[in-house]
Amino acid sequence: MDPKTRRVSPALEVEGVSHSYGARRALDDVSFIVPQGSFTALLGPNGAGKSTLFSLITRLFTPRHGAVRVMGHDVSTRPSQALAAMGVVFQGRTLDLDLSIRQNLQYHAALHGMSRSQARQRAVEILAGTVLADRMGDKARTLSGGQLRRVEIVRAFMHRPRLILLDEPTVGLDIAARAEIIRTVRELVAREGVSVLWATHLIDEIDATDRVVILHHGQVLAEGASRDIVEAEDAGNIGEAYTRLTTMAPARGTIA
Ligand SMILES: Nc1ncnc2c1ncn2[C@@H]1O[C@H](COP(=O)(O)OP(=O)(O)OP(=O)(O)O)[C@@H](O)[C@H]1O
Repeated sequence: MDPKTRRVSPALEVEGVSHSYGARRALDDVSFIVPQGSFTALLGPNGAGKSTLFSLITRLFTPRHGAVRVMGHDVSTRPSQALAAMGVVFQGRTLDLDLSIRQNLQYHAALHGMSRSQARQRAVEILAGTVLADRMGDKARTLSGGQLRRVEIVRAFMHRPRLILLDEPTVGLDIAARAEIIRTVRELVAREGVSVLWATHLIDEIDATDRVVILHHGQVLAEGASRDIVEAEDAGNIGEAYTRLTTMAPARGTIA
């Protein structure tokens, strides 16, 4: 094939994915893409299926129906390549509180085959100019909730992934810490040119320039540029568009 006409793989491609817990259908034929270089918000209320989707993308669960591809690598048939290309920030805290920030970052880097000096260099590069740069030797348990989250985000970037997944990264943080997290991620994304899937139920975390996938009761109701969804729904903003799209569905969750 002529390389010029070869299709550029999306950073993430979810195709016809369904998942059930016993009789409970959590995801129903879900398809969407995260184009390379995009910041895509996965917007849905509690119980929409966001965490289930993350478990399938990261291979905690095996997709039985449908396919998930990361940078063109199928997570079922080419898991090493797919996993190497992604960085993940899960909803729950995953740092070892008894290790220093540096040790937490080095441990993760080692799992991805990076040497200690590579890890040290990379950590300095990512943390340059931030308050955390001076706290590399501090135990994780001495950090605030917002700072712990920022270390987890930095850790997800350590091995230079092309796709970053964040599952409701601002849950439990105050307004100032939330703003700081969003700023940190957007800055890193702009600097490193990575693609992002940001799961949230908070409308105010979405910019007009973001792409949005609206997930409701395990189904994708809309996908596209935020402003295109707003326009298609003849709405004033993405919150209004969300309400219009979900009005017909029985309410099982809430959106802020
Ligand atoms: N381990 C499980 N066993 C049974 N049902 C589950 C399990 N995990 C999730 N579910 C159900 O699957 C559906 C989707 O849940 P999921 O956690 O993926 O949604 P979510 O959008 O991430 O919500 P939240 O923001 O609350 O985490 C919900 O109805 C939930 O009750």
